[in-house]
Amino acid sequence: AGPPVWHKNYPVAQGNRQSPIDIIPHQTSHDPGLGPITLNYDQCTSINITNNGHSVVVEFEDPDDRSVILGGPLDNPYRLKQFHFHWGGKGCHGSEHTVSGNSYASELHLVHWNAVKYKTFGEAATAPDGLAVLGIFLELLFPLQGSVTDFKAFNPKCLLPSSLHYWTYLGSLTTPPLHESVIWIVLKEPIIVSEKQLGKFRMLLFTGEEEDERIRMENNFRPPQPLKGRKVRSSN
Ligand SMILES: NS(=O)(=O)c1ccc(B(O)O)cc1
Ligand SMILES: [Zn+2]
Repeated sequence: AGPPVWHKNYPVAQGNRQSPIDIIPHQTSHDPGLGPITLNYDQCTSINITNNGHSVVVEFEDPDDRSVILGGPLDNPYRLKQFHFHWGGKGCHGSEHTVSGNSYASELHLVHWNAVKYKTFGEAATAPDGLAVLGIFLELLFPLQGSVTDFKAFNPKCLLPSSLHYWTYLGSLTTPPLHESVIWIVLKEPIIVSEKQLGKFRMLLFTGEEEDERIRMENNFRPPQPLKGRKVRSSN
């Protein structure tokens, strides 16, 4: 079942660096020492796109540093492993992070791991500086009834907003196992998508074809978690 019962199997759900959070811009601390982030995705080689039962995930080959994020709060380059989305139900909001209590229609997560310090993604996923997830808000435009269109795998490079200004804080995975291993980098500027594109997500199902009742995949987002004294830093 959903977020309210996760703590029974994953006590870390009530830990001190859980994600997502509500970001309150005027309460973030501007850190002039925070440099820009750089995304080297030019040779991004996606392998597949999967409905893993709670999101749609595009996985990448990660045998070397061909697709990395570096700079900003990161001490090493972090290797792109997969990206996936969180979204809401009919028209309602579905982002995980919120900004002054406001949520967006959806949120894209580009998941990277620290291959300098750790041998595998699995090992990095349990280390406090193991993962770096880039969060990008998707804002809905023309929330009209969309028609069915085919869904092209996103190339992350073409999905980025014009500005790479960001907020950053130490957090966790937002789905079980909820490891507190993520350096979050959330871009301030959303990208704009159409209801058509977002509507495609809702065609995805939580259920497999072997199950008889078809449960629509929606509202696969965890609500904001307590800040517990953490600082959220802002790039310029
Ligand atoms: N939603 S998230 O980006 O925090 C995330 C990323 C990876 C995994 B995982 O590899 O289990 C779970 C959640
Ligand atoms: Zn996610």
